[in-house]
Amino acid sequence: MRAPGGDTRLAPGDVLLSVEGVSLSFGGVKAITDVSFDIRKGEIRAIIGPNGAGKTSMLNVINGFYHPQQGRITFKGATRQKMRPSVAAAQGIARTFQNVALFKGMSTLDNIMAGRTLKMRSPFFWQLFRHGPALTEEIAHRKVVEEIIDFLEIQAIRKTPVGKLPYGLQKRVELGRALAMQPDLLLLDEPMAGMNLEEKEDMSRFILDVNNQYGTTIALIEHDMGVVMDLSDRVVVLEYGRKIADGAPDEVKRNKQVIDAYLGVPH
Ligand SMILES: Nc1ncnc2c1ncn2[C@@H]1O[C@H](COP(=O)(O)OP(=O)(O)OP(=O)(O)O)[C@@H](O)[C@H]1O
Repeated sequence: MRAPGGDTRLAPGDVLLSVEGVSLSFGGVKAITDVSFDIRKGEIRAIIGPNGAGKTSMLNVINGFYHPQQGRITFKGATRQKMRPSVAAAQGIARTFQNVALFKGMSTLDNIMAGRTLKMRSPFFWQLFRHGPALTEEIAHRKVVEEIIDFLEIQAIRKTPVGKLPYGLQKRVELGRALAMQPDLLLLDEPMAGMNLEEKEDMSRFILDVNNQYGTTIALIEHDMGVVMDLSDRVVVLEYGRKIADGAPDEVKRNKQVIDAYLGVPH
């Protein structure tokens, strides 16, 4: 399968993104306190922790949705404290959401095509009339989208409005839309939430395939420990907004602070 236009300057294992000393508060609520970790090119990195630990806030900092009061983010060698989500997306960071965020009345195909918008270069005027350069461009984008539809095995639902699909398939379409951006870093916020066992197995397989076949670096938040341990290369653990552990799944699983955090042992 065709590589998704990744950054060729970095080799697998190089630091793709680093989070340094990030702190984020909402009024008096400290969501993240002085957290540092990195994500290496080609890996599957899990971010775990009990409810309210700051995981979603961290994804929102990484994709520019929240601006931390302290700390900085370095992505592909460029450092920033603040960045708009649209700029983060244009630089190669795509994400999915805890609750599916698709255009429910639009078909699978159109939703995934919407993920290509960022890559469209011809003037809006031409796009409107699907004419001239916009037509040539649309054909090229369509090819990428069709490849993704084949890859995710959703040919049968390509014309179906996504609001009519079962939840597991909606999550798969959302993954497809993020892949259509051909990201260097894919952020998945609880990709298995609300799924039954079979749907979880399917989604796990697709996440592994995206990582193996496209070589896409993935950071995911997930509550299902079995899934986390099976899928991820490294795991960072947050509790009350602080990092309490970081390492290989086996290491993290045996960490006393992590066990206590999950059992709710007070500090
Ligand atoms: N927009 C916001 N305004 C105010 N407080 C917020 C906001 N977003 C998050 N918080 C608070 O920040 C803390 C961390 O929340 P966050 O959603 O990042 O945790 P989480 O680890 O993703 O939790 P969960 O597993 O329940 O999704 C919580 O105390 C939460 O109430």
